[in-house]
Amino acid sequence: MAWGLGLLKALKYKDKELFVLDQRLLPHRVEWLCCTDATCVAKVIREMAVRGAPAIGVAAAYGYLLAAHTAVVRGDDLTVATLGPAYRDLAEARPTAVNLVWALDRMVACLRSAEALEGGQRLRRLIGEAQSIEARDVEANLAMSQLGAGLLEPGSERNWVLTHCNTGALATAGQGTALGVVRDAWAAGRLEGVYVDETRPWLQGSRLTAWELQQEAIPYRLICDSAAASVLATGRVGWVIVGADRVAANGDVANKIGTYALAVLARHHGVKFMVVAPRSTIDRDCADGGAIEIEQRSAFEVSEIAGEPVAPEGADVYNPAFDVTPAGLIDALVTEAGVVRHPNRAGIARLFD
Ligand SMILES: CSC[C@@H](O)[C@@H](O)C(=O)COP(=O)(O)O
Repeated sequence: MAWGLGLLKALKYKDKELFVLDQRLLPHRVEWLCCTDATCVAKVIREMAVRGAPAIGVAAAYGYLLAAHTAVVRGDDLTVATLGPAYRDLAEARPTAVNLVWALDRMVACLRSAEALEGGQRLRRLIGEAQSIEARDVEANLAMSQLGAGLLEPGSERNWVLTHCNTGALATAGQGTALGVVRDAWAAGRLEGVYVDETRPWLQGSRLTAWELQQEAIPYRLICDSAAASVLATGRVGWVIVGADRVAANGDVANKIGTYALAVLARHHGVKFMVVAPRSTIDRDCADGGAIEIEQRSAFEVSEIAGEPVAPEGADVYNPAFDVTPAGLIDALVTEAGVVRHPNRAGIARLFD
């Protein structure tokens, strides 16, 4: 299914400018930021004006391209070494989503392979590569959406799904990963509605996913995260469907904090658990979930809501942005290259054959 209204995009690149829809302000304010250099792109990734693993990968690729434009304006030679500081700045913006470094490494490989060409041609190669990273994500979203929707049984009494965080158009270059599956399942009549976790503390579920579903006229019910157990106990939910920020070589999955709890709950209630992620989210160099760096974010995300304190001043806060779901709790990993049932090392390796 094509992205319905054709309106929502997290990023737009045009003529040496990257426009970023500021997701910190949604859903009540729709404002675009404009970046003309890599420092700005690193900042908007770090501060989560743009977020979601595939979207920050695409943003980083365009950030690298902006660094190349800056180098050309300065009269610097366009080489991997010249762009090294921009690479590092972008790569360090957020540590958990591997798509960021994956996209940057593709840009570096592209530049390296063009070293024998003159400067203008190198730049054109980089433009093409950033555009191809974006286009590849759009295609991957469409393929995953179809494959994932196909796993939902038509006519099942358990025809609701539950999702966490935001995995839609705002988190990707296309129609989304887990939310893309939701869209295609809804279009195919395999779904009655979606329970949306609010996703504390940043509220990606209530602010972004509910907003996207509303625009697509897909029925949803917003729940606070702690309601998930009782929702799953009703027997209405067939699948929990989530995205991923990094999938280890053994199938362990890092995703938004609270995902692991949902996987445990799903297993307890006989609900199936689906992870939807493009191959750019799979880190084959990462042996298992224990090796994934988990981003720790500001205490204020927990101790305040919309700038208002909701905890005693000076409260000691632990705020990991992600957790790791062991592969053994996952029923299906959906990628653009196919579905891996009960993901394990061999199944994941086959996706790259
Ligand atoms: C297609 S998005 C998959 C994940 O990136 C998503 O579930 C998630 O955890 C996003 O976290 P965020 O901190 O909002 O960048």
